[in-house]
Amino acid sequence: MTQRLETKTGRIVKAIAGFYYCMADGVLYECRGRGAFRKNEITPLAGDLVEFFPGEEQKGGTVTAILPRKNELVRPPVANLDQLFLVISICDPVPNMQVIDKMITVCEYKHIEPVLIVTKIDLADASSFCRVYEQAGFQVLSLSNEEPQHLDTIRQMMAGKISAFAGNTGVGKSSLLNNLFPSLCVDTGEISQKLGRGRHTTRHVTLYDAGGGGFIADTPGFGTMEIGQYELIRKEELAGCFREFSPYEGACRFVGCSHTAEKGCAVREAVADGVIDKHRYESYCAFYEQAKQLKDWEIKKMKKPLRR
Ligand SMILES: Nc1nc2c(ncn2[C@@H]2O[C@H](COP(=O)(O)OP(=O)(O)OP(=O)(O)O)[C@@H](O)[C@H]2O)c(=O)[nH]1
Ligand SMILES: [Zn+2]
Repeated sequence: MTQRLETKTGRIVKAIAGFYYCMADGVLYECRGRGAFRKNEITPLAGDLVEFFPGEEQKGGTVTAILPRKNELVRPPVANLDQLFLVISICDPVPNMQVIDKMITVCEYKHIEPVLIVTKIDLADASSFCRVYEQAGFQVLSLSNEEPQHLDTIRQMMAGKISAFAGNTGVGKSSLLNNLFPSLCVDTGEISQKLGRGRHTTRHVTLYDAGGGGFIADTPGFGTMEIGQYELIRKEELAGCFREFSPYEGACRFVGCSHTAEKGCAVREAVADGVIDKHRYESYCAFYEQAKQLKDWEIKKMKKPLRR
C-alpha cells in the first residue's frame, strides 16, 4: 500500500520561475503552485507560510494554501517581514533623514518594525543623530564595523523573525552582514549582484537561515532604500506612521487636523516645544505634500487588498 502523503505547513524561502521552495522541519521541498492560484491571480511569495503536499523525495510538491499574511511588499516581493534593519552611516556618506524617514514610514504602514543601525561611529560622533530616533521611539544601535559591538544583540533580535537589512551603498551593510554571518554572506543577493550574476533576472527574495528560527530576507532590492518609492500612503494615514505623534491623537483643535498649518494643532505645539524633532516633522510635512498630489486611481492601482 502506498503511503498517504500528509499536508505539511512550511515557509516559502524562495520563489522563482513558478517554483516555490518550502522549508518544513529543516527540510526543503520543491513545489509548484495550485492551478487555482494562477486563475485567481494569487502569487505565493517568499516569506509566506503555506500548506503543501510534499510530493515524492522533496520534489514535485504542490502549495495548496497560503496562510494569512501579516504584510506584503511588492518590490521586493516578500511576505511577512517582521523587522527591517536600516543601516545608516554617520558619515561617508552622511545620513539623509528624509530617505530614512520614508523607509520608516513605509515600515510603520506595513507593520514592519524598523530598527536603526548606525555605523562608522569610529569616524564621527553619532549621539545626537541617534537621540532623535530614540526619542521618537525607535531602537537604535550604533557601532563600528572595525570593532563591531552589539552583534549578539542583533542576532538575538533576529531569532524567530523574518528580518531584512536596507542601506544605501557605502554605509557598511556588507561589512555588517559579514560580521554577523561570516558563512552566510558569500551567497547573498547583494554579493551575487556585485559579481554581476542575476542582474538580468527578475529580482527575487531568498530567505536565509539566521539561526534561532529566524530568517534573513535577502535581495538586491533591499540594497538601497528604495522600497519607499513603491508604497503609496494616503495623507490621512500618514500621521499614524509617525509614532511620536500618537500621544497627540485627538488633541488638536480641529477634527481631521492635518498637523501642517492648523491653529491649535497639538503636534505643532509639541514641535515648537522640542518634544517632537523638527526634522522628523519636516519629513512628515514633505510626505504630506506628496500624498496630497496622489490621485485616487493611483492609490487604487497600487493597493490591492490584502488577502486574509
Ligand atoms: N571606519 C569605518 N569604515 C567602515 C565601517 N563600515 C564600513 N566601512 C567601510 O566603508 C566602506 C563601505 O563598506 P561596505 O560594507 O562595502 O558598504 P555597503 O553598505 O555594503 O556598500 P556597497 O558595498 O557599496 O553596497 C568600506 O571601505 C568599509 O571598509 C565602519 O563602521 N567604520
Ligand atoms: Zn494637528
